[in-house]
Amino acid sequence: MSTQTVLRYNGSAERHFPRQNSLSEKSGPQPLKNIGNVADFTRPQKNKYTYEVVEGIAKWLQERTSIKPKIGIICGTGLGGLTDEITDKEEFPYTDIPLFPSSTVAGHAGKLVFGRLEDKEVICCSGRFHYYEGYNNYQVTLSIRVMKILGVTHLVMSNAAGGLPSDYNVGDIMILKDHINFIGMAGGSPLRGPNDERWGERFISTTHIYNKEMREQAKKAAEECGLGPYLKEGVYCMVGGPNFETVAECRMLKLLGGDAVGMSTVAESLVAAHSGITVFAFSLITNMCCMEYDDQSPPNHEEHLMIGKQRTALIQAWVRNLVGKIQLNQA
Ligand SMILES: O=P(O)(O)O[C@@H]1C[C@H](O)[C@@H](CO)O1
Ligand code: HPA
Repeated sequence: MSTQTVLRYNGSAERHFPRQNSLSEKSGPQPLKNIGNVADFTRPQKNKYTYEVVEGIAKWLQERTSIKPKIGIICGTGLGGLTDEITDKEEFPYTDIPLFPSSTVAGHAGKLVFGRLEDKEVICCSGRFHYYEGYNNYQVTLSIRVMKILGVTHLVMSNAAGGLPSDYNVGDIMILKDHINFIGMAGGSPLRGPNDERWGERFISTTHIYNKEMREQAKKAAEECGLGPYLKEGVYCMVGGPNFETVAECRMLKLLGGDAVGMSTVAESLVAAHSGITVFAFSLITNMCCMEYDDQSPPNHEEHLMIGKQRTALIQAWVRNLVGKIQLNQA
């Protein structure tokens, strides 16, 4: 399009849609009415979940439960059935907990469950918060910091993910050995912003973020539960979502060394590791990523929920067995 054409078009648009209330028609900056607190727009985003606020939330929970959890569990899409294994349950819907976000995704029940698993005191998030829901990283990782104040030392997390290598199958379980944090590498780390040393150090190493001892225990537990044939270990790629990936994106993720792709977990892992919590995470492979343009089975959320249901019993038995193996003084 030539410059001349553009100018002609602008002229005609102006004729058809005359500007109303144009700021340029009056001199000086124009006030905007009814926009709320100006500071909300003009200052860097603050983490409103300060240490003291998180302490307040934890205290609210402590006043209502006798359970003193050392193990935290976070259930991914369709994996909320894990709470069925918990005994002596005390449940708190997220909507009842002061200052807690609420779950907006199908397959995420939206409650905190305290109780016992294999005779150990646990806290389980049945439903997590995702960046794509519109939550910021402070909201996504709030439950981890609440767990820390409550005394959690070990974290077990699950998620639904798409498989990248050709030797993965739908229904496989992939233990996270490592991750690629696409949001974090682009500046969206949950540890960005002023660092409160009460949580942890400014700069942390992530070389051993997924605890080796727990991974080995999980492999042993998988053999004992009959999950061995479905077990893989690999690299989880965290993307923002909520759209699934294009063919070119899937090919890129595979080329970069990814084994599975999903929209969660990594921010929680980082915040947990930052505060010294031992982290274990696994993905249920709910679909294979589309690596070819003529692929006729693109991923969809309903299918992920269904695969979750099919694997529920096996995964529940496995996680229970793993929790039983955790030595609570192990680092
Ligand atoms: O919470 P997870 O990571 O299991 O959720 C994944 C990503 C999307 O929320 C959803 C896609 O089906 O599953
Ligand atoms: O293919 C996927 N991509 C991203 N997130 C997912 N969660 C389940 N499957 C997928």
